[in-house]
Amino acid sequence: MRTPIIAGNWKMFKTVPEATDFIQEIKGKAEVEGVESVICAPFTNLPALVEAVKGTSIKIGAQNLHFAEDGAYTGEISGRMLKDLGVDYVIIGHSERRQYFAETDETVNKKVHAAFRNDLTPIVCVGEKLEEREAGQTKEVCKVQTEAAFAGLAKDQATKVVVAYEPIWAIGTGKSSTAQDANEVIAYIRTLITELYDESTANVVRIQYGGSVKPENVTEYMGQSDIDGALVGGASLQPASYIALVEGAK
Ligand SMILES: O=C(CO)COP(=O)(O)O
Repeated sequence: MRTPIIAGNWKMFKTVPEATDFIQEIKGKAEVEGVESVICAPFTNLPALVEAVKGTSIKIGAQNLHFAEDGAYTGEISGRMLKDLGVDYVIIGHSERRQYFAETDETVNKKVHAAFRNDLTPIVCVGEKLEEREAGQTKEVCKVQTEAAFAGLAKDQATKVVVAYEPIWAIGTGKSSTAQDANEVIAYIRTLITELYDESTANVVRIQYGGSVKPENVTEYMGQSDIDGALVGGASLQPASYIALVEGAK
């Protein structure tokens, strides 16, 4: 019912030749029927990547956008600019942006609206810090972040949002959340969406897990009732590993 979605978040890695070589390697392989495959790359790679994936089922995403359409915002990139390039997805509110670039629940929400204004699909990241998990605050943190992200969205927009639950302590650490724990939080996020909208909306929203996902553990996550894919950093950087992730999501 929900199409699984594997998204590679390349973060600040790869030059243009490295990025286009990667696509040549995964073409026809990281294309599995019934699985959506998305590469979220640095801004500089996007025009070349959009060109490189033409004729394939692979989609391209950005890792951030500004919430205005244009304006005096030195160094920023707007949704209008991304749409013009042919980008389909955009990651919003990644914990690295919240931590290092002062992203707040309020700017996340503004960016989600900017994505929809420009017909881009937002991948909205939520997730708790280690100290919050240890203090038993995981669900509360996810509730605040999820409700803020969805604020003001109409039902038809809400159905298109992809949520990525990424516990911060599991990112790049090799310490992944167990599939059962991740599923419990993700099922909880789905109940929040039911409360905000209704069950039929919540049933179609795709919710990914992210945090040290690799080819060796992706199938276990995908086997859970509420996990609809993965947002993957490190293991998305090598073609063979990325192909294995997409195959593992079948
Ligand atoms: O931050 C992540 C994806 O957005 C997860 O990163 P890793 O897969 O490297 O842990």
